[in-house]
Amino acid sequence: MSESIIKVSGLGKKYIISHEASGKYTTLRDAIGRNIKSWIGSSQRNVSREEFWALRDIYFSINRGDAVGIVGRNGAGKSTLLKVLSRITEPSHGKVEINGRIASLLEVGTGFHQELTGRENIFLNGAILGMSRAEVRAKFDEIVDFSGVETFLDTPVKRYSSGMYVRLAFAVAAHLEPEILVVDEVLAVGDAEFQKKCLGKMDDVSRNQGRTVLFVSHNISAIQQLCNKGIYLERGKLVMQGGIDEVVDRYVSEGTNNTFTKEPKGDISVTHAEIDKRVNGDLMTVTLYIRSNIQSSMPVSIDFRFYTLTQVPVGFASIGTFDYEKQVNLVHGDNKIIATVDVNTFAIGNYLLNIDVTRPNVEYYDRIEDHLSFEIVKETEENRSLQQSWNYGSVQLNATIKQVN
Ligand SMILES: Nc1ncnc2c1ncn2[C@@H]1O[C@H](COP(=O)(O)OP(=O)(O)OP(=O)(O)O)[C@@H](O)[C@H]1O
Repeated sequence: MSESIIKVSGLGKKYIISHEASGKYTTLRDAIGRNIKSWIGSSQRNVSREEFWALRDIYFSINRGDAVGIVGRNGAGKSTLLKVLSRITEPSHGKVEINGRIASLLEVGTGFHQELTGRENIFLNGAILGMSRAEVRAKFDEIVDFSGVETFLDTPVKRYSSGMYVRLAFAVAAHLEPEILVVDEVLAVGDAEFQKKCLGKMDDVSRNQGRTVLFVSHNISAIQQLCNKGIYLERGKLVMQGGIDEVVDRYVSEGTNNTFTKEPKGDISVTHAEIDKRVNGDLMTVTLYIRSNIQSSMPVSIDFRFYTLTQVPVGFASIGTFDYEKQVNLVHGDNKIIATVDVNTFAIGNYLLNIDVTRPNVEYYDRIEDHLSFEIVKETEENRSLQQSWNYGSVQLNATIKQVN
């Protein structure tokens, strides 16, 4: 039976935000006309304070050995949750029970002491995790190897570049055998190769060593690759906890719609896009408003990239990329374009559509990414009861049969 290693009940985290009230710049001369006393009072207390709940009424539990991805939009409370779990900040309400040693990698190198060298910080962190010097020594070479900062081991970490810092911090957190490893978005600091290495190590920690990993990232495919469970936060509330695929599906579909509008930016930009919400046939209509600030007319290609809700690429269609004759000639000012895409080969289900406006091999003008979604239904009288009840994959294949008895 799986055993709960983290249990959170009724958790709330409140911040007090200070606003500077208007009237801050009231001059003395203005004030003399009024009551001097109240002016002195207001100049001292012109800052109003407001309570803000970054997390509210959160309940969940995590089992030993789970790798949990925490998703949510900017400001949803993901980092705050990890800080509370790592005891960097106190909850304002509720209870957090943790039955294991926790190592956190939040905001680059939490737990590192600036004045100490890399070597000293490795031992310090080991001690914080309750390890003996001999235990840390046994892990030391592995940590140094992984981090690649060997030549700087005896330099205070305050002199490290941010890349070196995060390499060592990750190596320490992942190798010092915590029972729970908490990692917040820090991988964004390292280069692609290091990111891959970190993901591999986190996978090893959770899958092979059976330890628990909590991971916050905006990189959904990294989350899916690494995690088996998910937690979805929105504006400080828990929307859903469950298997990672279900959680990511819900998160992605709630952030998308069949229309998208944005401010024009750059030479050529899509200001509005609209696609069919449900496609019950072969053809989907895509309407685009494209603003061109280029004086002369400009031929562009429009590419449609289709993905599952979990960001697996499914298909590609293009106007103009493979055949320049078919490019769209944009005029200076606003252009309205209506395209039709044959989506007959898609299986029923929900999909994402990303749209690129480009001059192939020359320039990317604009891109609509992770905003548009639609549903393929293929509904008929007979099959209505089948809709949504199966997982049909992403591609509809045709089969023929010949009975030969
Ligand atoms: N020390 C603080 N004082 C006041 N408000 C804070 C503090 N820390 C965070 N907040 C607020 O709490 C909310 C949640 O922030 P948090 O950083 O946890 O979100 P997040 O989901 O990690 O966002 P992102 O994806 O942008 O990193 C935000 O509105 C943020 O402005």
